[in-house]
Amino acid sequence: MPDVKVKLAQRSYTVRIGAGLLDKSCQLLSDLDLHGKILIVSNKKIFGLYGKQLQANLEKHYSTQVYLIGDGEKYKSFGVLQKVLRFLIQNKFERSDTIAALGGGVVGDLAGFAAAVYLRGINFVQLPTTLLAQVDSSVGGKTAVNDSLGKNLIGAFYQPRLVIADTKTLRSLPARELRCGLGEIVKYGLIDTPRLLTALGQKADITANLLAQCCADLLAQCCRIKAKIVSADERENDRRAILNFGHTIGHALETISHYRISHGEAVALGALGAAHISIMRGYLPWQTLDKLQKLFTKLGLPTHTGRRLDPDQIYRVMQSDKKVADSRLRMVLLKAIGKPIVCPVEYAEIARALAII
Ligand SMILES: NC(=O)c1ccc[n+]([C@@H]2O[C@H](COP(=O)([O-])OP(=O)(O)OC[C@H]3O[C@@H](n4cnc5c(N)ncnc54)[C@H](O)[C@@H]3O)[C@@H](O)[C@H]2O)c1
Ligand SMILES: O=C(O)C(=O)C[C@@H](O)[C@H](O)[C@H](O)COP(=O)(O)O
Ligand SMILES: [Zn+2]
Repeated sequence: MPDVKVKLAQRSYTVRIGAGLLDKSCQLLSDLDLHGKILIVSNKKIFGLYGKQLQANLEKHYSTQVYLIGDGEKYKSFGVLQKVLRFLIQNKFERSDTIAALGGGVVGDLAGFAAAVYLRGINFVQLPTTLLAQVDSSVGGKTAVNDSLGKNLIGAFYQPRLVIADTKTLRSLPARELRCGLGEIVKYGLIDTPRLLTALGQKADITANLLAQCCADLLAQCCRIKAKIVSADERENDRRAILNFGHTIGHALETISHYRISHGEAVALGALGAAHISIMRGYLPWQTLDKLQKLFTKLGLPTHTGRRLDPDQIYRVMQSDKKVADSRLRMVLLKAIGKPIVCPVEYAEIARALAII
């Protein structure tokens, strides 16, 4: 089983990846010496698929309760966070108890933030069930909720004690959600490991292939890249910002579309925008854009939003990006494929980039 270690001194933890791991959850948590109650946070759909299985396994050793949030990005909100926190208070959860997030990035980000602030921090375990969550959001400790003014504006760095990625859960994932995960995998290829792009490009049908064979190894490769970057710069003082490639434009697209453009799709579109700026600066050859567009089309990822984007509106939303420093907007660009840099960008560059997506 390809485990990945996130090295953060006393807060180090393991990402366990493999088929059927939900049925080993109880043992994995006991191995960490976790005692007390567990609150499983999920949504109705995911809990309907995997909740009873997880609960039955955990109940061998733990007492569990369940809190279900609505399905979708709009439920990653302050209002829902407050309801989860009230549930914890009313049910007398204590400091040594645990929150277990069963779901995609929405559930994981919100439940993780609840774990970070409830009693100033209780144990947190991630059980990611989307490709995107298994390769990205469950690892690294970014937790947050959205505001109508922008994505992830309220949150905390709070690491899980353990990540349990059961690859079997991906079998029920809709094709669109699988593709969203591919958006973040392409990101890893562009910022760190170009051979991932070659691998993705070579597979005839990546989604079928992913589920059939290469799954655990591919997931582990992505988690290793993320773990390496997070271990070097947990709180994004510097290097970690490269994980935000494609997100500066991407988050703005999610916000202005009221999340009709999903996170993985927005990251893909934002990656094209950032690649365009890199090309205009002479960092990358012109052919890169065409190559990327072809790869995205092959993977079923969008290359256009299908609407005319208003640069003023998007630029305004981008001003609340967390990489803004000294009131200057910064983006992750590519000096070459696999060589990201973080640098200030001008309005005119963004306007030109938006015209191609
Ligand atoms: N914290 C981080 O580092 C980080 C990284 C990347 C993304 N994110 C956040 O993650 C969120 C996106 O996550 P996501 O793409 O997982 O979306 P999501 O959590 O909304 O899940 C996508 C859809 O798949 C469904 N689903 C989940 N698991 C399923 C399964 N096994 N079978 C069938 N359906 C299933 C969900 O109910 C939902 O409808 C965004 O809010 C984004 O900001 C956070
Ligand atoms: O872990 C990180 O660091 C990332 O940037 C990973 C991103 O894929 C993720 O979407 C993250 O939530 C974006 O963070 P934000 O700081 O821009 O809100
Ligand atoms: Zn992301």
